[in-house]
Amino acid sequence: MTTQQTDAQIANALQAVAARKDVTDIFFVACGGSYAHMLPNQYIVERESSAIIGNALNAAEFKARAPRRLGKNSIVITCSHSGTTPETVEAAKVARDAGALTISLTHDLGSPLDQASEFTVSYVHSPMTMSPIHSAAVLERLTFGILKIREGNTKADELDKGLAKLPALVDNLILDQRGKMAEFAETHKRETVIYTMASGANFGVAYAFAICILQEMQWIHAAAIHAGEYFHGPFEVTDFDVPFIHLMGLGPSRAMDERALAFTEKYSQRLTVLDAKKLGLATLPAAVSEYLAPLVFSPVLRAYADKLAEAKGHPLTVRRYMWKMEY
Ligand SMILES: N[C@@H]1[C@@H](O)[C@H](O)[C@@H](COP(=O)(O)O)O[C@@H]1O
Repeated sequence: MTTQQTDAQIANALQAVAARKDVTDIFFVACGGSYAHMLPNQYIVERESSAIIGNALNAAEFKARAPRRLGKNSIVITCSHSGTTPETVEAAKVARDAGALTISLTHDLGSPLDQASEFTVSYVHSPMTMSPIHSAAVLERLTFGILKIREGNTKADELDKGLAKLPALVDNLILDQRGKMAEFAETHKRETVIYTMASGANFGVAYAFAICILQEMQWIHAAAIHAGEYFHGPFEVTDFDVPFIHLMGLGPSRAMDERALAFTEKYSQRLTVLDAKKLGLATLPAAVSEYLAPLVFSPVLRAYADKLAEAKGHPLTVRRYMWKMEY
């Protein structure tokens, strides 16, 4: 996939957004890791838009829930890396039948999801890097593109400036953190449970790491805890030997991240902290830096996962049930 192709596909989809009479809702619909990428976009719409409602939903939930607001004033953005996840393909069909504008992201042009959607954007897949044509970045470009067209939001240009800086920033961070990653891998390779914690734009990354990396790819018990929710139940499991991975964001929800970290620092000796403020994200355009944080955390954490898999002798590609059994 070339930058020109992805850029042209985004421009085509946005032209169709401009041609719609009204846009009142954006539904972000997918499963698993692709769904996790949607969550920062719901957050962006809620932070930035006064008139459009953004809602990120698992694809089966989207179909089951049959949102009353779904219709010709809706944009439904789906994402499926394979383009074959049945729930996501079905969701695109449901959305299109309802008259919504359907835009899909997939790595596989020609896949069932591509065929089910009016507009498709393809992207590069390289989980330990980041660029403007990675899926998570494409989603934010679409989101800010829609907000620009429909509401005159001006942050799309800031986003592009920030995205241009991410490839080098992420590459350097992964190099810089090599020692920390090796230490994390050694000290966590026999863990039976690891919790992730985040809030705001970063909750999706914490969720993806828990369900896709720890549970799916490493068979380690895990849960993503929202930092604001931590004190409303989850903190009771905290102990000196319970590991947490904290993602410290840049937005207004950072105060929640700090409150949770202050507590775990007292009672757990097994903390891994990735702090956007200390990872050079303050050099990104201030108007969008909080939204770019997940795009940095995601590849950096993937590099942590890579080292963990190596130390455990459990490749990230091994599955027991997924793609092997009926489900
Ligand atoms: N770990 C994988 C994810 O990476 C993937 O996103 C999801 C859905 O697959 P797809 O994106 O192909 O629809 O399945 C699993 O959760």
